[in-house]
Amino acid sequence: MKKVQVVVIGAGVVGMSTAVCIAEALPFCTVTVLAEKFSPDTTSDVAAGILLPKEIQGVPLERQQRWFKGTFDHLLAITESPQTSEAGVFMSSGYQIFKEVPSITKPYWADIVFGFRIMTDREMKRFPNYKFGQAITTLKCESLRYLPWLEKRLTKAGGQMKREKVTDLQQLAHSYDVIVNCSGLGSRSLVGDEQVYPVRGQILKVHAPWLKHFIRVIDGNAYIYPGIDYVTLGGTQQVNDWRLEVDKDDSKGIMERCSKLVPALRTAQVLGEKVGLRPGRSNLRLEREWLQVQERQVPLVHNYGHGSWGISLSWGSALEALDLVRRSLHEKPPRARL
Ligand SMILES: Cc1cc2nc3c(=O)[nH]c(=O)nc-3n(C[C@H](O)[C@H](O)[C@H](O)COP(=O)(O)OP(=O)(O)OC[C@H]3O[C@@H](n4cnc5c(N)ncnc54)[C@H](O)[C@@H]3O)c2cc1C
Ligand SMILES: O=C([O-])CC(=O)C(=O)O
Repeated sequence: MKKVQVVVIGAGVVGMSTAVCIAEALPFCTVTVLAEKFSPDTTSDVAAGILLPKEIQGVPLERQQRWFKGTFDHLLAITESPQTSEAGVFMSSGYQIFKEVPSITKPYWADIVFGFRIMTDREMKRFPNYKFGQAITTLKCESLRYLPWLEKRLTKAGGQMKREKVTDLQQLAHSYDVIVNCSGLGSRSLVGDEQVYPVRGQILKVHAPWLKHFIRVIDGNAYIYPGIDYVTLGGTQQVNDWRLEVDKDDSKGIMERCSKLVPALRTAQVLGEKVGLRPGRSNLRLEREWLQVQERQVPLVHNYGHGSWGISLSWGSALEALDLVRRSLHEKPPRARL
């Protein structure tokens, strides 16, 4: 029987997760990932990879909980398998601290991570400029290992990858039965979505193997995430800034802010500096539309716009995209517009 041809555009964490979900769940499909860039050159490769989302306004909390829990449970299972080191996924504990007590002290994800609690007064003494804090045990997923691991998993499920910049979805629809758009910031030009914009982020990679506990300031302008090969220091969030080159003043600012939290970082050796453009959007786009291609109607599923939390929501949103693909194969398209 002829297989259903599915194309996924994008090989960041969202595209690779979506491709693997489809290839493994729907064996009657052949999945092809088309992307201009693969790991280690995507935005996802720059991410620290901590699982710690922020509430997205306008999206029902149960839906956000599903995306986060789907991701957490999937990655947790990896940490319990022999694959954990190759996949770059591990448990990570730390603090999120606030200058003022927030109006919501228990976020929607508090019961999904492990051991969520409010920090004690004794713990807060370490941070005299902060009034409130949360102690969290969550997961960290490092894309530089995780994406190549997903690529292998996709190949094992019969999928394939090709380097190609897609500019015309109509043209693509001649060769595929289903199109899944996971092009992140690329959606701005690919589907003309002006609601997607770059949020530039710069990080430092430093040698500080003695540091084991993460610290994040709630505004995201200072964070310290211990990882497998280095500690990630961040961050910046520069809206509508397309610069991909490293800004030395940003690096200086990051080091200053982080070493206020952990003074010993001041002398840590800097191993690298990286910049990524987050796919900013007021809420992420996860929906299906039908593309009219001559007399055919081709399902087009969108899964992009994850902003600062693409790793945290990757597998859960991929599962919802899979569901949209599955339903598209069973539903009749609306009447063709001839
Ligand atoms: C400094 C920094 C730190 C971060 N830290 C975290 C963190 O700790 N936790 C967390 O959850 N998130 C974090 N993020 C956010 C996370 O990196 C993003 O949300 C995530 O990478 C988005 O994934 P994506 O797959 O949608 O996009 P990308 O990784 O940008 O992938 C997009 C893909 O689409 C391809 N593409 C685009 N247009 C086209 C086209 N026309 N044709 C073909 N291919 C195309 C690209 O080549 C690429 O393969 C961080 C981001 C930054 C910048
Ligand atoms: O804010 C953080 O802790 C890390 C992150 O997601 C980002 O920089 O986008």
